[in-house]
Amino acid sequence: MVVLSQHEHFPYLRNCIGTNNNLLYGGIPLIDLSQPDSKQLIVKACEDFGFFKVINHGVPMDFIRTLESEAVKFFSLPLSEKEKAGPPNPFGYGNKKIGRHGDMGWVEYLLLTTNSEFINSERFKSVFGEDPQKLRFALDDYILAVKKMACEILELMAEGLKIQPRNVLSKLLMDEQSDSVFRLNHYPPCPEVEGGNVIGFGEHTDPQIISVLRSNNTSGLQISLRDDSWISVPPDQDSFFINVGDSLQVMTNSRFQSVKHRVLANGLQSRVSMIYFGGPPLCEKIAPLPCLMKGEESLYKEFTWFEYKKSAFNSRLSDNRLGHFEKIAAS
Ligand SMILES: C=C1C[C@]23C[C@@]1(O)CC[C@H]2[C@@]12CC[C@H](O)[C@@](C)(C(=O)O1)[C@H]2[C@@H]3C(=O)O
Ligand SMILES: O=C(O)CCC(=O)C(=O)O
Ligand SMILES: [Fe+2]
Repeated sequence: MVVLSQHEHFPYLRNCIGTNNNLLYGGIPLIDLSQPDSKQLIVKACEDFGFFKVINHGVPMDFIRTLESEAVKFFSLPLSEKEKAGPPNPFGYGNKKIGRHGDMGWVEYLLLTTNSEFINSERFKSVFGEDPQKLRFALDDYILAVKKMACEILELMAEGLKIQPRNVLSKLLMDEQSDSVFRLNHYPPCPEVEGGNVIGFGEHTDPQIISVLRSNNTSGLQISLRDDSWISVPPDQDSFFINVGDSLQVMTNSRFQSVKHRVLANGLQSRVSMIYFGGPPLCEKIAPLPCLMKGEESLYKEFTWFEYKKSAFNSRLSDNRLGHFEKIAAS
């Protein structure tokens, strides 16, 4: 278990970038998807933070509440029941171990593919015994609605970047072969928080194109700013938080940068989060979009999402996964 030093306890008390109250919510860019200026603001937030909060997102509250209550029911089952859906290889139920290379966190989780192959599998059904359909339907409704919102954001992003066609990014998530992932995380209250911060989910960037995160009202999520300081993201159970993933960093030739983030355990409250990771088809070439290049050279070697994913899943959580694919090796 990783314990942080005392001075990192309350980073949200530090002054952080920007003073424009229209744009920042607790130091985080806030985008109202119903406003006409949202496309420019999305681009600015991706350039400055690789992260932003979204309101007026159009995802029905009913879908959110139902999935959260099904997730809470699942995580309340005895460990022996939950373990029937594990170990995660990579999909399934996991407890404390993250990935295959020794990362540990104060977290239990369900990791699923979004193409319903796992959701329909015998292993998944066996866990939910009496009423497996309820969680299945809740997942289907939620994932479909969140994917639609992610696509809308990617289309606004394309408009803000003035690139055509407007679905140049969203079509990768819409593709039937899209390799997207869904994750439910549960961070139980951690008795050891007293002596220092305990890591719930260690620092990392998400490898995919875009991640759409929503949590209950328990704090814990932090993002790293460009100056390497950490700020706490004030939780908001009715909003979504968007992360730029490594693949979008490459597609914009580093104009956008994937955001480093982590979760600290809470001493008193449970945190439940649900994250949709929008990824491209496995065979997709991940490269800077030619329309964004304006004569620039690509900063990256050529690779497919399959190659990147393979390398990513062989790495430790905090590794710089893109370093290996940069033309000029990172120092
Ligand atoms: C340590 C690891 C867990 C992870 C695969 C990896 O080897 C490195 C990337 C990790 C990550 C972070 C974002 C998502 O939560 C995730 C599902 C992903 O696609 O990459 C996890 C992977 C995981 O938990 O298996
Ligand atoms: O649980 C959270 O709030 C974030 C978890 C996360 O970053 C991840 O699962 O990749
Ligand atoms: Fe993440």
